[in-house]
Amino acid sequence: MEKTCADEFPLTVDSSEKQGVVCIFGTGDFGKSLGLKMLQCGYSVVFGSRNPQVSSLLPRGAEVLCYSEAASRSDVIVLAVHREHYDFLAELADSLKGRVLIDVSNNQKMNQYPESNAEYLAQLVPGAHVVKAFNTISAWALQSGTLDASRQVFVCGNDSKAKDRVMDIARTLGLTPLDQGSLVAAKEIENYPLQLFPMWRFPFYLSSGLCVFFFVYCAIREVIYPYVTGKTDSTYRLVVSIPNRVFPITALTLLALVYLPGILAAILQLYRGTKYRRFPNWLDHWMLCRKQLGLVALGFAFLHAIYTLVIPIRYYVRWRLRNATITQALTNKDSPFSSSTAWLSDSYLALGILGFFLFLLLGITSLPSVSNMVNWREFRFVQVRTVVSQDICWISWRKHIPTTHFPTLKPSHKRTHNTIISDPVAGPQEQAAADRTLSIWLRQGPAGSKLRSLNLLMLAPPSL
Ligand SMILES: Cc1cc2nc3c(=O)[nH]c(=O)nc-3n(C[C@H](O)[C@H](O)[C@H](O)COP(=O)(O)OP(=O)(O)OC[C@H]3O[C@@H](n4cnc5c(N)ncnc54)[C@H](O)[C@@H]3O)c2cc1C
Ligand SMILES: NC(=O)C1=CN([C@@H]2O[C@H](COP(=O)(O)OP(=O)(O)OC[C@H]3O[C@@H](n4cnc5c(N)ncnc54)[C@H](OP(=O)(O)O)[C@@H]3O)[C@@H](O)[C@H]2O)C=CC1
Ligand code: HEM
Ligand SMILES: [Fe+3]
Repeated sequence: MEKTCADEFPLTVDSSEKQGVVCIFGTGDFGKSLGLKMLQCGYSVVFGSRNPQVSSLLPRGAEVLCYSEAASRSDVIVLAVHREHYDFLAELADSLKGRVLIDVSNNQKMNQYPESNAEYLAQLVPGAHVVKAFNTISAWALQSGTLDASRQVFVCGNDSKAKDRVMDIARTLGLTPLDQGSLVAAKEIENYPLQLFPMWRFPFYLSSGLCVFFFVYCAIREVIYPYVTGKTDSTYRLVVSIPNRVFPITALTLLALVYLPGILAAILQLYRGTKYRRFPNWLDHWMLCRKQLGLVALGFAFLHAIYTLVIPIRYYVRWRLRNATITQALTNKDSPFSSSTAWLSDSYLALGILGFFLFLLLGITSLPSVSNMVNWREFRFVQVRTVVSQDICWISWRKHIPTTHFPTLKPSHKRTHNTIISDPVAGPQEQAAADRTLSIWLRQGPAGSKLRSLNLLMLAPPSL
């Protein structure tokens, strides 16, 4: 039978299988945790310590010796000591010749020292093969079985045999080693644990920028414009109405920006006639933060769904409904039930809900744990259909807007078809204008893209 990767790297480590001896310098938090994990995985562990007699709480089965004695017991030495205390190694330089020295250290700040800790170590002990590894794994993760933490171990070093040995140890511990090249990469590896959401920065600034832009735009149209022209105070719209417009528009814009770079990349590859050339930096970075863009977009869609839930309990909405009822009673006019309006209003909401469901589906199928279970064709099948269905939901929804009789859709700029037709003071000219507008909207058809609808929405004059 053909041998698979899974056969080579069993999921659980058989601790009865004897591995070699590993020496760990330092009996601190990390040294102890790594030692315990190694013992569990079948290694013999020898600790090197400044005070071997007073070292306490060490994992059972491990030996503690002074540094020089411990070093003589193994070819592989893990240095679980902070960089500031490395000087003692200079004295041991002779006994460390030819050994594999694993630097696990991290710093307090990014670029704290001119050279990486691992390169500094290589200068201190020139005869040893220094390998950077394990610095992204926390002592806590080692103790808790690494089940709920990252398993990736970034490994770099100038000696490939030494690097291979370290990668083997990582695999035996149930971790996933990733070869990052020569020791020059140590600086970057040491910066990983100190980074604060680097891939989230661009999506964060972009979505903040979009929100501010749409918010100001809507505030001008819905608050400042009515105030300047009719002295009406609509400032209350700043709290729910406008955010509930800004959030879904931002969500859709971000969603478009998740799929746009893939198209640009495909065009660029066709133009260049090869896929083996690096994308320009801006495109590369854009491609890499699509996951974050997608999740931020989903967050905004969530916000929109929650804001929509509160519409019926808003004072403004209840006031309008009450007023409409009283006016009808006083003027003794009833407004007959319109089946088509009910249809449109319901399908409008249903499309919103379906759109939201598809958004979630897109997010779920993009999760690596889910997408890893499907092949490329299956992934494309779901992604392409979901995006297209969402487009259709959205376009259909847009087409419904002018005829929807939703209570909140009646700020002055939203004198849409129905509200104008049912407005007793609307003259025939205004009704004809509303009919014209409606026919323009309906002619958009399925070919009208999201962007065109969005433009129409943005450019629609306040009298719409
Ligand atoms: C709500 C939401 C949540 C998301 N969450 C995540 C997440 O958790 N993790 C995550 O990684 N992403 C996530 N994303 C991002 C999203 O899954 C991907 O960015 C998206 O699937 C990329 O699709 P694409 O077709 O644009 O690009 P790609 O699949 O990168 O394709 C780009 C282009 O390159 C070509 N191409 C690429 N690969 C191949 C291939 N193997 N064979 C042939 N041609 C190829 C195709 O022409 C394609 O058009 C999320 C998105 C959303 C909306
Ligand atoms: N804790 C963690 O989660 C992680 C830690 N690391 C790295 O592992 C290394 C050790 O971290 P950690 O175990 O948390 O630190 P601790 O302070 O808990 O332990 C450091 C150990 O270094 C030894 N040491 C040697 N010389 C000195 C000295 N002059 N002064 C003080 N201690 C000395 C001591 O052992 P002894 O008394 O036996 O000599 C001490 O226990 C660091 O480089 C850290 O960046 C990396 C990833 C995660
Ligand atoms: C739970 C599902 C949803 C429901 C019930 C819903 C309902 C609504 C309602 C009632 C409005 C009108 C708000 C107002 O004018 O005060 C609205 C607006 C809007 N919705 Fe949704 N929606 C849902 C999901 C979505 C999703 C997933 C998107 C796409 C990201 C979306 C995009 C929009 C857009 C762009 C607006 C227009 C803002 C405007 O110009 O007024 N909706 N939605
Ligand atoms: Fe509008």
